[in-house]
Amino acid sequence: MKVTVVDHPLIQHKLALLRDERTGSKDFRELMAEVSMLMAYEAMRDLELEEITVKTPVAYARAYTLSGKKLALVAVLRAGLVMVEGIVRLVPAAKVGHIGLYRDPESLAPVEYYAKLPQDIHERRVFLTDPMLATGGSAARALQILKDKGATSIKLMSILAAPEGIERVQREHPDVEIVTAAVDERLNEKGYIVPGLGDAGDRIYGTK
Ligand SMILES: O=P(O)(O)OC[C@H]1O[C@H](OP(=O)(O)OP(=O)(O)O)[C@H](O)[C@@H]1O
Ligand SMILES: O=c1cc[nH]c(=O)[nH]1
Ligand SMILES: [Mg+2]
Repeated sequence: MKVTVVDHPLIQHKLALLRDERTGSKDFRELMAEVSMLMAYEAMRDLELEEITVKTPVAYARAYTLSGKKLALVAVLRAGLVMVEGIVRLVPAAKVGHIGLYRDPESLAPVEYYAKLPQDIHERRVFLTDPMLATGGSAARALQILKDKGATSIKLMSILAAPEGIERVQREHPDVEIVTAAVDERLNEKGYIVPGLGDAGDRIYGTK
């Protein structure tokens, strides 16, 4: 499945601010929510519409509203939560799920500590948010959790992606489209994206 890089100038500008180590938690959170909202504009381009008629103050107008499968936004905790907070403003009727994962600092393998998903997740179009696609271990595990609950239509939204993470998700979940704002160079020896933006969760919550 394809990788869509949403490199709109507004996104690139905000991404530069996100990468900058001088950007503090408050601005970082707001920027991450804004970039996610802008990325959603592209990730949701193929949502189905139905034609309706509405009466304006002047005349009847042909108009279009969302139809088809309902939506679910699923955040990979912690950092994916801020992405959902941005996107849900665009699609307030979407249900929201949470998957708690952290990367073991030694093995870099994901450790699962929480999962709460909408019961009808199998009937919904799912947008999974994980801002950093590094080794791809967390995203691949979250995608498997969603599929084990019956989800069949999933897009992964990551603000930054490393080639290694893209390769892993494409290998393990070839049906899942990846939507990202940039594909960076590589991972360093600690599994961080280079040049990246550092530890997204720590920068959002000020935990380091
Ligand atoms: O592709 P991977 O190699 O799995 O790395 C990506 C994951 O790492 C970060 O989470 P982290 O483990 O730091 O947890 P946190 O969000 O709670 O800080 C990030 O938010 C991703 O979920
Ligand atoms: O660069 C990285 C890699 C994993 N998780 C992060 O938050 N940042
Ligand atoms: Mg972290």
